[in-house]
Amino acid sequence: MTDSPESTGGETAPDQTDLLQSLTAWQQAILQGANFSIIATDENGVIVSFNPAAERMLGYSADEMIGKMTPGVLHDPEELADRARELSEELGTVVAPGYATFVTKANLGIAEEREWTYLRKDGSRLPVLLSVTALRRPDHTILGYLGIAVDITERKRLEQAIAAAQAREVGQYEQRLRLSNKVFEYSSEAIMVTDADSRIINVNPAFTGLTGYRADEVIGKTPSILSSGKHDRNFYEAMWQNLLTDGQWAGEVWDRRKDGSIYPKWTVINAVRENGVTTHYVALFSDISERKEHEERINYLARHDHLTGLPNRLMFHERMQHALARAERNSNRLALVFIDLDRFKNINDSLGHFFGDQLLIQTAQRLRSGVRVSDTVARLGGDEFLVVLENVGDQNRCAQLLVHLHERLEQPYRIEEAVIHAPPSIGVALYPDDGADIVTLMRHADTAMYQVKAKGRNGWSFYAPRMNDEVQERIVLERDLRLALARGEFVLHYQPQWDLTNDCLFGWEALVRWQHPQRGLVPPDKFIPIAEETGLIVPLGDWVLETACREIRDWEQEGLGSYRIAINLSARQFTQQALGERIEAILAATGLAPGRLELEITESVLMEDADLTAEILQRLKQLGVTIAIDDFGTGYSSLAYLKAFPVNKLKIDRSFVRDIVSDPNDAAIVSAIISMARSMGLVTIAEGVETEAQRDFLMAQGCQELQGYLFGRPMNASAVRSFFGGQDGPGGAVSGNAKQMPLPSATIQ
Ligand SMILES: Nc1nc2c(ncn2[C@@H]2O[C@H](COP(=O)(O)O[C@H]3[C@@H](O)[C@H](n4cnc5c(=O)[nH]c(N)nc54)O[C@@H]3COP(=O)(O)O)[C@@H](O)[C@H]2O)c(=O)[nH]1
Repeated sequence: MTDSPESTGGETAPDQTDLLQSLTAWQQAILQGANFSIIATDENGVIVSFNPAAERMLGYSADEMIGKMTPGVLHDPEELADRARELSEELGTVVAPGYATFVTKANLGIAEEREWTYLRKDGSRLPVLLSVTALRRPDHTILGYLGIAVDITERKRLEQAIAAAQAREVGQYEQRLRLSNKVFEYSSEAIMVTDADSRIINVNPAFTGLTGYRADEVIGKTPSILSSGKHDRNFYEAMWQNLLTDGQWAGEVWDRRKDGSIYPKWTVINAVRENGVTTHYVALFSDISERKEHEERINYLARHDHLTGLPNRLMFHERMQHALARAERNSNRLALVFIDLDRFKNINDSLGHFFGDQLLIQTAQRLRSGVRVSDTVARLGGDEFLVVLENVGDQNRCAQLLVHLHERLEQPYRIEEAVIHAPPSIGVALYPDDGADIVTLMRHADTAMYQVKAKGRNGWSFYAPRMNDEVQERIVLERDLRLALARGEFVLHYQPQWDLTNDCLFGWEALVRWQHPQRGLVPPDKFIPIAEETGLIVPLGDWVLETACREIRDWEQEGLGSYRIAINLSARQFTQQALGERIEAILAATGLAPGRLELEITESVLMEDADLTAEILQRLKQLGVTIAIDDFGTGYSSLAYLKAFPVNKLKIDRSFVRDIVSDPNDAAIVSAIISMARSMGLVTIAEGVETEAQRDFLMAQGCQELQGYLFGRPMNASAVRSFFGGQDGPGGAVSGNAKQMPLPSATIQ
């Protein structure tokens, strides 16, 4: 620092005195007010001035510092030594660590501002930016030095923070890089990197695992080395179009491995762009063969019936839609064929699901091999099949196809050792004749199929519009029938049975009727077939058995006489394994002696499931229940069957009785039945006897029992009671003894 004017002494002109005073005042102001440290030394480095900012920054007072050598007090000797070495190298001359280190450059007139570390009084370090200026006399000799230092603590802190952040970022970047390399190396997905010209520049080990190509075999080549040839030019053009516009493409690609095998892969390609320019492409891909197999399997299962392998409802709809579109386009006719197997439920219930399944499988095979490959055969579920016959020509040609299809399905099935009959009911609707859409055609084919069933099953029929009403009627009846039992709408009527040998009333046949709330009394012919088809016959049959046994028992207890009750059992009831037990339980519950119960079954029951039927009949025989074969003569009339089963009675069908006196054929049939039964030790009963002539003929042939309007029409239980009681009450007209019942002249009307 320069000395003050007072200390310099000497004479000064008045105007110069003012100037000097003014300068001194400025200097003082600067020294006092500066926010940076100003330390002035003499030419030897002894501090001569130490401004307030220096005091604040360094913790020393001016009094403490003035007179001291600066480096010794304020500087770190190590820093001085380092700087001296640097300066020596820079200037090519030895600079001693000490005061010279600060002033050498100033002495040379080089202005320099550099960082130093001041040592504070409390020992802490203060980074500063220090510039040292030499103060010279007019003759240029050195008067002293002025050191101006700015506190750069904050700047250093910021610099350090920035450096630390940069270091952190670099660290993170390096870490990411290491991680990326690891991902590349260990990824299970194959990765292929190409340059902007699609030359492969790197691939990972998973790539080698998947394609069979080592890195050195593909680097420098284009990805076309992998191509399978399965995709056309358009495919790759679309891929590139996407890559160029969106910078990305994802999709399924079929490629070829080094060993030549072809496989599907899922591929994602990303363009790597820097400043909008594509520098690389990165493709990731994985083998999706397994996934595709799963997808195909799921797709197959969703569209096929698992038992028969035929298309299911979903696939049928798809195929039908296409078939209809083709038929429309080509203006030709299409047949939708609806097939239902008669007796499938019976077979399934009685023989078990294995047989049911085998039956469906064989039906599917017959259908498949009975139509053209281009036709569709589908299974809707249960025993319902659909066939779509395309381009069937006219109705006659179509009819031929259906006859052929029906014949195939009508043949008995051989399952294990069993021979099973499950003929089909087939309904057909034609496009465009019967409808133009799937729903209408399905409905009409279904209607036609129902019509076949209503007409006795096992056949086929085209749809005719009027069928709809009949089918609708049947649907309504079926709905009502399901509710009838719970609503107590069934009643039993009883028809007398006459013993010719003893000339007396010996029993009654129970005949069910349905007291419909709107339709009135519905005869069994109208609802028994529906009840059989729907399975309702089982609970209904139980109800008939229980009611008839109880009523006949009640009559006995009321003193009206002890009669046998004949009850009809349908074939469907015989498919129940526990039928014997149930009848036994009903007899026990109602208290009716088993010998008073007669069950009427048709021949078809014996034919259907011989083993099960024999087992049930044997059990019933042991109980003491008797068995009559109903409608005899209308079916197989097989002697072999009659011998094999514990049958007691043959009931001659009324169709033979009707013209027995006028038609020699009927007369011959009836006498043959009677004599055959006699030779086998079986009783015969003739039904539908309406005239005395019929009665006399039958009596003359040796028929033992009769039933028919001649002896009485079916009547309800209260009519039976009034019949017994007559005007005189119970025991009056018949008085519990059938022998006393009046002969035909007293026929019950
Ligand atoms: N599974 C069951 N089937 C039953 C039951 N109840 C009746 N049915 C069967 O329904 C068919 C029709 O029976 P239905 O209308 O009652 O007719 C019976 C008689 O009314 C009729 N019959 C009797 N005598 C005469 C006559 O002189 N002339 C004439 N035209 N008809 C007459 O015959 C029917 C008796 O038939 P069947 O059983 O063969 O002896 C019928 O097949 C019944 O079996 C039932 O509860 N369960």
